[in-house]
Amino acid sequence: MSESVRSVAVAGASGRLGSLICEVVAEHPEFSLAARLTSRSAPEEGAAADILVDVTTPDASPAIVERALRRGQRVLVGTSGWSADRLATLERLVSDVPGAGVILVPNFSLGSVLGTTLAEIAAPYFSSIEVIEAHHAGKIDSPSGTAVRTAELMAAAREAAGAAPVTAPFAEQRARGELVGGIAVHSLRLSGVVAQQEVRFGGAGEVLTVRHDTLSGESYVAGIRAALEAVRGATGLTVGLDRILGIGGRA
Ligand SMILES: NC(=O)C1=CN([C@@H]2O[C@H](COP(=O)(O)OP(=O)(O)OC[C@H]3O[C@@H](n4cnc5c(N)ncnc54)[C@H](OP(=O)(O)O)[C@@H]3O)[C@@H](O)[C@H]2O)C=CC1
Ligand SMILES: O=C(O)C1=N[C@H](C(=O)O)C[C@H](O)C1
Repeated sequence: MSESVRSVAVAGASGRLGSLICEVVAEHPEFSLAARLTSRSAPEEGAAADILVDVTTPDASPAIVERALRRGQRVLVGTSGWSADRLATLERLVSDVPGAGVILVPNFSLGSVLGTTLAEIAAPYFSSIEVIEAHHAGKIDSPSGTAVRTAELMAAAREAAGAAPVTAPFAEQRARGELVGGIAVHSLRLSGVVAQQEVRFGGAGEVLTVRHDTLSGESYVAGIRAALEAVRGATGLTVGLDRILGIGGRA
């Protein structure tokens, strides 16, 4: 085996996304699949791999990521649930561990990442914004990680532009969604759906909709490859496929 081939352990390998990542790793000439980890794996399994990929659950992910970083592995995270608060904790951990490198990708699909970037651009210009996301019935978390990231980026874009927050709190009205960064997010879980997101912007006499549909796991493959290639030399914390691909001038 060539010296430049990096070994990869995948946590969540028995899952929908994890099994796809195992296929991508196995087919990539510069990576080898060292371990397929599940909820039954012992903590030390996969410790010898150069890279740990975490695609498990929002509850399990933080401890898996911390353990891998502390033992010197590069880490690629695709698991949802990494809100701004959790990212702040991860950032502190990364700065505590010399040479640590972690890339967190809320969505590996190019179209989804472009949709989020377009929503971020539009956010300061409309007085009302709501997010509607739909996923397959097997998804255990809500709102989706992509919706949380999109809402947080839109809220930050509004703040940076000096635009007022979009929505007054409506804690008593549960049908109005969950507020993320002051923006209402509505989650649907439906058999037959893979993943969809719509961001609806309301302004004076007009509505703009930014919509993305994931039709199959094929949409994640190019992003997974790009993230694996980037994580080999990663240092610090990088969030988003947009940073890896330089979308919107961000790298
Ligand atoms: N970034 C992206 O583009 C995408 C992200 N996702 C996210 O990836 C995550 C996984 O999604 P999906 O593959 O659909 O989920 P699945 O339920 O299909 O798979 C979950 C995997 O995690 C493992 N697991 C569960 N609990 C633990 C634990 N405590 N320790 C270690 N492993 C554990 C399961 O193992 P076992 O079989 O033993 O239960 C299984 O392998 C979710 O957070 C989802 O939102 C999904 C698709 C795209
Ligand atoms: O669970 C899923 O399927 C997905 N999860 C991610 C999320 O929570 O945003 C990414 C994608 O939407 C698919």
